[in-house]
Amino acid sequence: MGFKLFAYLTVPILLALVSVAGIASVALYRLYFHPLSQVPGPKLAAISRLYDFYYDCILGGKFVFKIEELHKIYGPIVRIGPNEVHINDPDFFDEFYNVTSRLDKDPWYYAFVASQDAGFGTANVDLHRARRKAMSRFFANSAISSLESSSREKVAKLCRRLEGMRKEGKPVNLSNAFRCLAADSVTDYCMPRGFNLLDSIDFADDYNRQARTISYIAVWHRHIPIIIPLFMRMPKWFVEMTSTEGGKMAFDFQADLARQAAEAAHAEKRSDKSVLDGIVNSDAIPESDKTVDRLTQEARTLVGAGSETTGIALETITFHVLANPEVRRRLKQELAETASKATKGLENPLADYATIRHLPYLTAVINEGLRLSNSVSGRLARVDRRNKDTESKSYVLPPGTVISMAIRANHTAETIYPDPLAFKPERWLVGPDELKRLEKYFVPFGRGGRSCIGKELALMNLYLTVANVFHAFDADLYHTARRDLEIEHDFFSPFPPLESKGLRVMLK
Ligand code: HEM
Repeated sequence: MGFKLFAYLTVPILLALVSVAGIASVALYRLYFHPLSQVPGPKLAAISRLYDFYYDCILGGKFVFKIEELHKIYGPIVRIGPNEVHINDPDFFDEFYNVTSRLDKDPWYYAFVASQDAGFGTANVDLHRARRKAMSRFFANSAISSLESSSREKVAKLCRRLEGMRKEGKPVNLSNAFRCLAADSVTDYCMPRGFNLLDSIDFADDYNRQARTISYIAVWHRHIPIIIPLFMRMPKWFVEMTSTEGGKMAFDFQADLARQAAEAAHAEKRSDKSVLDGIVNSDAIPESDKTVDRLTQEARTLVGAGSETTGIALETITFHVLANPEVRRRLKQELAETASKATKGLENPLADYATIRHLPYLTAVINEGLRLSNSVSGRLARVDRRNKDTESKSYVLPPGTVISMAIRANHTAETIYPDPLAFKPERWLVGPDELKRLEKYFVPFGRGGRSCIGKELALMNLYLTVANVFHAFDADLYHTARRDLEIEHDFFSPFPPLESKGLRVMLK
């Protein structure tokens, strides 16, 4: 009996001892024998991803701030994970994310989008190149120019709705309105049928708020990669029973993306109007890359990448212009002077992108807004898998090391942009040499082979919206402080404090 009990007890004890010994040896290896063991940083981060998990999942998108703190303690290079370093060095950004660099995206970090076969989520550099090529003609300058009238119509529609609300004397939530505009623009172009959110009564308030929950879930998915598939497979009746209106809308839109992807993949008569159709028609990728599942992933990431980002940039620009009377005055003056000049016989020169994209003050305002909004707040995690060390200046790192940097670090560097948190369009109104220096570090759309494919579309929407809204309306901030728009949580996109209601204004 005594012997049996002893034998019975030793199995779990032995297992526990073996596990503890295993974990201890991995920890010791990572701390003292790993090729990154000489890189400074917290010991816990070197041992385990649980460090990242604690800050991003438990505390809710706080790792970016912890990383900033770590740089203050350890210097420009910090080991933030067993196989990952984070670098804060604006000169290195330009060098590292260079177009000629052959970098993979880190598949672990980008798992949050649960779309590893979409252009955005594809890790491998060569596979990505082909997938990006399959849609790049839709985002080239020439293609975006042909989209101008459609963008103009959306901005005009937004202005008509704002005019109605101005007459009613009701506060307007511009955070929601701008996100609707951005989502309509992206979905109209990328898919056979758009979402048409600008027509929703309250500018899809509840739906827009879902972005926060979905993005937070996505961060958890990075650590526990079954979470998003489980959510996607929730039966509709369960969603109906448990979700808010916005949750149901988000669920329906996801189903609609899949339906439209299937239509594009199986269409008998091929159209070439939407990006999805264009991918199906492309010779850059094999037929095996034109499945419904891959097209759905492409649609999901395009909508995700294009809506929140543009919305954040527009709300940031608008807030700062309204909060700075002198900036508002100068911007309105430039717009009024432009509107009064008949350009190419156009009724409204402010609706002509070729005219407004060169306006100096408007451009300075948009640059400054993009610098401060940092619509992509997450780290840009890359791996150089070539069989040679990533070597540059003081950074000599073994192949396979994940190297990350943050756009925000460039944009808030005191040495480049003095008084970095202040909104000062004037800093962009400088001579060509100084402008070139500022632009070197200005990377709102990233840089290199993985930079934003939608940059030209985004810029056109920013110019047309800011010019037309500020020309047509004046406004006062309505119970909105800077804190209501500033990053408090990083879920790859920045999110303000939970209690924020976004940018609200009274139109005049
Ligand atoms: C102000 C608006 C926008 C900003 C600031 C922005 C910023 C960025 C940044 C920084 C990246 C690189 C992300 C990374 O390395 O992980 C990126 C990638 C991307 N963006 Fe944008 N974006 C904007 C609008 C758009 C729009 C309108 C679209 C689509 C219609 C779009 C589609 C994409 C896609 C597909 C990628 C992945 C590109 C690739 O890996 O080949 N973005 N964006």
